[in-house]
Amino acid sequence: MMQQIYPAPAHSYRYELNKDFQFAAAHYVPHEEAGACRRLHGHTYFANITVVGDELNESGFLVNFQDIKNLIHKRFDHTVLNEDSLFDDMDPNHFPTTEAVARKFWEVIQESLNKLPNQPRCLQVFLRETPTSYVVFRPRKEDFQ
Ligand SMILES: Nc1nc2c(c(=O)[nH]1)N=C([C@H](O)[C@H](O)COP(=O)(O)OP(=O)(O)OP(=O)(O)O)CN2
Ligand SMILES: [Zn+2]
Repeated sequence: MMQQIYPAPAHSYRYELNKDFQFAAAHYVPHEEAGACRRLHGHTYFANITVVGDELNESGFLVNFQDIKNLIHKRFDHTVLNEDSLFDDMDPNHFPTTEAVARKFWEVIQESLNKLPNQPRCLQVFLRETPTSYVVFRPRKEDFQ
């Protein structure tokens, strides 16, 4: 797995957890500006997820590292992203661009974290699509419920 230094979100929570994982997926970007990316092609995506909080759960975890990975990896590994119900080929805000994929991942993760009594928060999704291209998604305050 690629090791690298990530941008760090500013916060004052006691704990910050980071989970790295990778998955393989195919996609296409259904717009003429996407050039060759209009055609179906694949990537090994590399993700780094940052979760923060002040309280640990009964296991002594902020959240289980594996739970963070599973939320994304089980759903998207070896899939065509465009076929997932999260995406919509008719709406640019929901095309599986790196930007939108990173935002959708945040939504999936935070929705799950909202169910936990210790209320962890996902502050950053770093998503690398190619060796030379990545996106960092950071939610605004109003994105949290
Ligand atoms: N802002 C965005 N631009 C592009 C996206 C995107 O998601 N957001 N996606 C693509 C393509 O899907 C492509 O897979 C990645 O593009 P690119 O960085 O051009 O890939 P290369 O490996 O060919 O980059 P080089 O640096 O030229 O090797 C396009 N743009
Ligand atoms: Zn691509």
